Amino acid sequence: MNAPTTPSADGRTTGDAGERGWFTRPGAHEGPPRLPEGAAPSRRTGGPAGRRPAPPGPASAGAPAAGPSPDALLIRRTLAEIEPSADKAVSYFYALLFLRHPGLRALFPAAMDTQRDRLFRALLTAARHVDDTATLTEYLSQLGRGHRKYGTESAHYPAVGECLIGALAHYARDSWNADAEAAWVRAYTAISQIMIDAAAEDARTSPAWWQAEIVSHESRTPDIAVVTVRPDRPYSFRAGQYTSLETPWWPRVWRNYSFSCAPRPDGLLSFHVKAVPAGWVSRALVHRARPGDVIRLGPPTGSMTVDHGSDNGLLCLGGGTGIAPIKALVEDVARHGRSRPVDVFYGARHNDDLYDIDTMLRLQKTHRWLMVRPVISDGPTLGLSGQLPQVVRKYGPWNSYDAYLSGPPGMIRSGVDTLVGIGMPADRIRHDSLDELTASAT
Ligand SMILES: NC(=O)C1=CN([C@@H]2O[C@H](COP(=O)(O)OP(=O)(O)OC[C@H]3O[C@@H](n4cnc5c(N)ncnc54)[C@H](O)[C@@H]3O)[C@@H](O)[C@H]2O)C=CC1
Repeated sequence: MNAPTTPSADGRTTGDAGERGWFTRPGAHEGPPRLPEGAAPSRRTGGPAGRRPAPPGPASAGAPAAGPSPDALLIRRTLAEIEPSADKAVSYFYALLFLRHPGLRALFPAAMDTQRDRLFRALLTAARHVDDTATLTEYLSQLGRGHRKYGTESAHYPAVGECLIGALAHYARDSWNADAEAAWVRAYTAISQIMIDAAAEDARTSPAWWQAEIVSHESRTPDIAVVTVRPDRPYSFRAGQYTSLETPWWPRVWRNYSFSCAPRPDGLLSFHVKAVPAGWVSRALVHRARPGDVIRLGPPTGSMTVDHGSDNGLLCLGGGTGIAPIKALVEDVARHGRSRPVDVFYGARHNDDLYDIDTMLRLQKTHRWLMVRPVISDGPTLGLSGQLPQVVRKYGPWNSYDAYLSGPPGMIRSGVDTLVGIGMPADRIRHDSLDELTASAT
């Protein structure tokens, strides 16, 4: 921990990082988490708003309105240089980490494919927002809380930082110098401290993970199952959020799933899982899991939640299993007891893929404020046909609605473009992080 200069990957010393030791601030808490993995917050398209005080380091040093800070410029230069060889830089980073700190290997899954990408994305996201205190803090706090389930400890952060610097120095040779290194050290120090603090604060009130017994497993199609679990301790979440879960068959491999129900009085939680090719977790959950099996849940996360202080209608686009959190939002509105229009466009490729249409139509029958429209994109149908965003454009007007988009990343992207194109303010469009959705596809 106290290494005022650290050898970089190629044997050079990495300059003057200060006498305090690398990537630690005096007074830093000892607390849980592990290494960055990537859990960008659900977001409004217009950009999330943070609520915590300014973090140390470059984020507070820069004045966003005045353009990028000197540290941000140096960091961006490094990122631009390593981008073409990002895969190699990440492999190199892990090789360094496991060589220098073999004890950390046990915290990672046996196969590192997705983990590699997620770490890199998380660091890029953090570095990209180095001048944006609010976004950085919100993003990293969530990341720090989410890392408790891996058994991460604050002592692991310096090791990660040292190897990150080693990999950057090796792959950004043209832009790497003492100034760039000092900028990265400041940024990483701020990044890790926010994560450590958030994890320590979270540990005061929440477990690092929950065990949950599968109490029902319902096959809806040959590759889609609705899995219902009972957590071992009270699990508090909001409709529209998601969590990460780990199965007993793939230890340390965590995947994100949205809750398909609003909080229930009996405490049960449900997920819609589609088995995708080469999807270890999804295939295990659909084809192998049975009642009585026990999985682990991480904390709830995401902000695709209903603002109950607003009278706006809800325009919901749910594509494929993306209908899961939309169903939760409908239940949430119903429980709140206030009538506000909810228009759901439920997209699928073929009629047979509308695996939850009966539930949605039942809800429509019960609630006069709810309109459910199935939309088929690739096959014959007696109802609406086409891509979800194009169909939604034909309805409306949507000027007194907030939009909620859930489904494949491509659908979310084109949905956002369409809605912004027809004049919906970006800050009224909500969806989960596209990075997380892409990383969690298996
Ligand atoms: N919170 C969220 O956003 C959630 C997202 N998902 C994601 O939803 C996806 C569901 O997969 P499947 O059921 O196989 O969906 P799918 O590939 O069968 O597509 C579902 C619907 O989305 C439309 N769509 C797909 N790509 C599109 C594009 N580029 N532009 C416009 N429309 C497009 C299809 O036409 C269809 O109507 C997965 O990627 C999963 O990760 C699932 C649950 C929650």
